[in-house]
Amino acid sequence: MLVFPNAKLNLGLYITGLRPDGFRNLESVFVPLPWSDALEVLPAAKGTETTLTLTGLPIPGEPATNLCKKAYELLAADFDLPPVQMHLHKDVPIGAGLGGGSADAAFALKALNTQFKLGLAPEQLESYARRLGSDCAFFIHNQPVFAHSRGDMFEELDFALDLTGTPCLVVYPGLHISTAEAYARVVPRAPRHDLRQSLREPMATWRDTVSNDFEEALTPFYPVLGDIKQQLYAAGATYASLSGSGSAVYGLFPGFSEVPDLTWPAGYTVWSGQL
Ligand SMILES: C[C@@](CO)(OP(=O)(O)O)[C@H](O)COP(=O)(O)OP(=O)(O)OC[C@H]1O[C@@H](n2ccc(N)nc2=O)[C@H](O)[C@@H]1O
Ligand SMILES: Nc1ncnc2c1ncn2[C@@H]1O[C@H](COP(=O)(O)OP(=O)(O)O)[C@@H](O)[C@H]1O
Repeated sequence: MLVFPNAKLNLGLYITGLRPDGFRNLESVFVPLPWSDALEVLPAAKGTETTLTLTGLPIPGEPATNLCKKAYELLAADFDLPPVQMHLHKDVPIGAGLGGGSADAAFALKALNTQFKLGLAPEQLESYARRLGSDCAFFIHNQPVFAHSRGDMFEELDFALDLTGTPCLVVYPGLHISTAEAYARVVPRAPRHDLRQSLREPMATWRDTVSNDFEEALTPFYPVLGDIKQQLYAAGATYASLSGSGSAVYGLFPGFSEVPDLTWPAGYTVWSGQL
């Protein structure tokens, strides 16, 4: 079975409090981004071990600690799963605020559920995904949604947020900011705006009413984040922001027939397409 784990963008992100479990409560709207890895899951010979082979971008850590392997082990603890051969081709930058690893884990759960007819409902898959990471569960349903708590509980949007077809440019400057470091730099506070109320308004208003708390906290330490954002606005973006804990910065270009062709420094990875 071959699946294509897509990434995500955060539309607004407010870190609102510290939880007893040491995690933070947050509010954000997660939106799928069609920048994808490729994951193949094939049955392996009886009596063999489950294996994971990797191509594409190098992933820190041993294959045994990869989130795809952890997803298999999670289900194998509850179901009599045969061994499988998994192959992951990595194209989404790692630790970029795009949820790449989390998506791989969630798509591994969905692929195994289908391949071996486990009969798990989406809610059950979301429960397994929550055990693999805070933004894994989003990728089970994989539709725009309001996320809260650890970023792993969802409320359907009660308004039309139709970004389908919107030209989008994602710029990753090759700067790895660990999620833990990013969270440590943000002081939780009440959101300055009601995110869902802001997103009901025209996109042209979002520049002043939809923000990412990580961006405000990290930009003084990593000025390149602000430089990229300004370049996207100068190129005509209606809205631009850091995604998640970064360091990927995205721009939305509604009304453009295609994304402007800009030049970026060596070492940057750029994705352009339509949401
Ligand atoms: C920041 C966000 C926002 O969408 O996305 P990315 O920027 O990673 O894409 C997510 O919260 C990332 O989720 P994920 O990458 O799964 O984080 P986890 O592995 O669960 O946690 C990594 C570390 O981040 C911190 N953490 C994460 C989530 C949360 N709600 N509060 C936290 O304090 C904790 O220190 C935790 O040990
Ligand atoms: N399949 C995977 N793809 C990417 N990162 C993975 C994977 N499995 C484990 N990881 C680990 O997860 C972390 C990055 O997770 P990722 O979701 O890509 O970050 P972000 O959500 O910031 O984009 C890295 O520390 C990486 O070593």
